[in-house]
Amino acid sequence: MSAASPPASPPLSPDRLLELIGSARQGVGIFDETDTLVYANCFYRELLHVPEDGRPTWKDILRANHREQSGTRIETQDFDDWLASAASRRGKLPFRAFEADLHDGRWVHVTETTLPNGWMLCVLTDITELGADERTLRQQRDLALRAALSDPLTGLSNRRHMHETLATLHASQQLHPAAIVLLDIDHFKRVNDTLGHDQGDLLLKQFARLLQGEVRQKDLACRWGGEEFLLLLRDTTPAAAEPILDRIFQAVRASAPLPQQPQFRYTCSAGLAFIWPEETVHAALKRADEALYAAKGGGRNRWVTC
Ligand SMILES: Nc1nc2c(ncn2[C@@H]2O[C@H](COP(=O)(O)OP(=O)(O)OP(=O)(O)O)[C@@H](O)[C@H]2O)c(=O)[nH]1
Repeated sequence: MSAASPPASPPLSPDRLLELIGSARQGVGIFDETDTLVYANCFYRELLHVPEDGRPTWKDILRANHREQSGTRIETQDFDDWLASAASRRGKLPFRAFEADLHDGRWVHVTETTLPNGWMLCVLTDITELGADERTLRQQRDLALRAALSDPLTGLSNRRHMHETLATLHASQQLHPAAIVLLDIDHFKRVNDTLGHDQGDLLLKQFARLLQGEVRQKDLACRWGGEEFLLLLRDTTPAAAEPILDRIFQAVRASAPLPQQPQFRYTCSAGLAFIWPEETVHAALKRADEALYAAKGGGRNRWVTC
């Protein structure tokens, strides 16, 4: 008599999966493409002090943590600058990992897995007991990595971060369709010359903040150099890019970025190029540069597509 084969286990149901993740002693959070928390298990909510039925955005969570001195410890003189800088690095690559410390003394390892559609899985592992001796070293490494990818004045991503992101997305064939926009503040030199370098720096910071606020989570805004900024708008067709640029240009014209000079207004110019599947990123950047040049030559305060 042959032995009966063991009964096949039932397929994994979504309920069972949720039950397992819900019980995990790792924090699991899922964010949608607007960076709103759509699922968090108990441990995630405990670590980051997220109310049980709340659906905050990632920014809401960090704002509350900073305000209430709970959850993630954030050491900064200017929280809004810190948040804008952190947002400029979040969700840009398919995967990243870093460490964070919490107000209650715990230390967590954080991984972020991001799909091309912008949804993100965050997993927090409590590593308080692990390798405490090397913690400072690892924290310094994370800070150095962050600094290497950020522009020190504006906190926005820097040129290197943009190059790395473009190369990673290109290599994994996740770049198309995408638009790149090279923006340049008009007559910026006059601001330095007439109002002083400090006010020039402040204008750069305000422009960076405005750009960061106008792009989506999956896009990338960087300071390309001097008074030039580059946007990578992902999943963006020519028809979709125009309203985005309209919005940015209107926001720039409407803004009063220098509190000491309440009457001061400014404009910018931009070159827009779409990255075609058959061309190199370098070629698309060159077209954006040519388009910007044409926008300046055409009288500024406009954008040109090339
Ligand atoms: N305050 C400040 N100025 C900077 C910084 N980086 C570059 N600049 C200045 O930006 C100015 C750019 O001037 P130009 O390239 O002549 O351009 P522009 O005056 O904006 O004129 P158009 O681009 O032709 O409209 C130069 O004077 C640079 O010194 C910075 O970090 N801070």
